[in-house]
Amino acid sequence: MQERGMLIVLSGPSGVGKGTVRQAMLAGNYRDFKYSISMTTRQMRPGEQDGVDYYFRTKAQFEQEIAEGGMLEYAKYVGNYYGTPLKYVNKMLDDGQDVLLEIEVKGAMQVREKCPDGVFIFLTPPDLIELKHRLTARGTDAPDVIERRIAQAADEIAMMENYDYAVVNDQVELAVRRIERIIEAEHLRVPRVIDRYKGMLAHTQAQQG
Ligand SMILES: Nc1nc2c(ncn2[C@@H]2O[C@H](COP(=O)(O)OP(=O)(O)O)[C@@H](O)[C@H]2O)c(=O)[nH]1
Ligand SMILES: Nc1ncnc2c1ncn2[C@@H]1O[C@H](COP(=O)(O)OP(=O)(O)O)[C@@H](O)[C@H]1O
Repeated sequence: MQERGMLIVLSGPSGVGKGTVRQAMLAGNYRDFKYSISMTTRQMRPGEQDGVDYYFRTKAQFEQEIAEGGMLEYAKYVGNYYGTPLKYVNKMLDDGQDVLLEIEVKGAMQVREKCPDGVFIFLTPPDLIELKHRLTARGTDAPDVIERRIAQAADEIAMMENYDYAVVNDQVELAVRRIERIIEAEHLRVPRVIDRYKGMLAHTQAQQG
């Protein structure tokens, strides 16, 4: 029996460095997970690709997906829909792969309800001034959008108490190492290990008739 993969949810305010940390993980030693590409109605930024960064969809298309039950979770963030297509996540977990979701806090709480055995990690900035600096330096958002994202950040940070782990992204390599340690430790949690043994035991008993 294939052991089910682990769902890893990474949240944190816009500009904290979620994408940067994920890419550093995928480029480094620890790449033993699948990244779930989200669906969104927001405009594509220069350099982004449909099907790589996001599935870029119209509002009508997104609402159709919701109506058809195709989303694991979804939320509105600064005027746009964002959500996780259910099919890919389920398939990867069934195949025994860990799956990383990079999603905002409202969506993460929906996932917590549906998948309580997921691992919920909140990435924090060293402080809000540094967060604004990162959002500005990234140069992808208009000043008014940056203001709305910063305003949202305080509310998001207040939601940290609903997560299992808080990781500060002071330096990318350090944040990566902290997250990798969390994932490794989570794999050794007794309930998960017991599930693995139960599978083995059932297999042995079946063989012995
Ligand atoms: N609930 C939910 N949030 C998402 C999803 N994908 C991305 N987000 C979040 O939506 C917010 C805005 O994303 P985006 O416009 O790409 O900005 P960026 O993350 O700062 O580059 C961020 O907090 C993302 O983590 C998703 O599938 N579901
Ligand atoms: N630890 C860090 N120190 C300094 N700058 C960082 C750090 N992590 C990310 N950045 C920068 O901050 C900006 C936002 O990072 P990004 O990964 O796009 O954030 P998010 O995906 O959370 O919105 C980018 O320009 C990125 O290069």
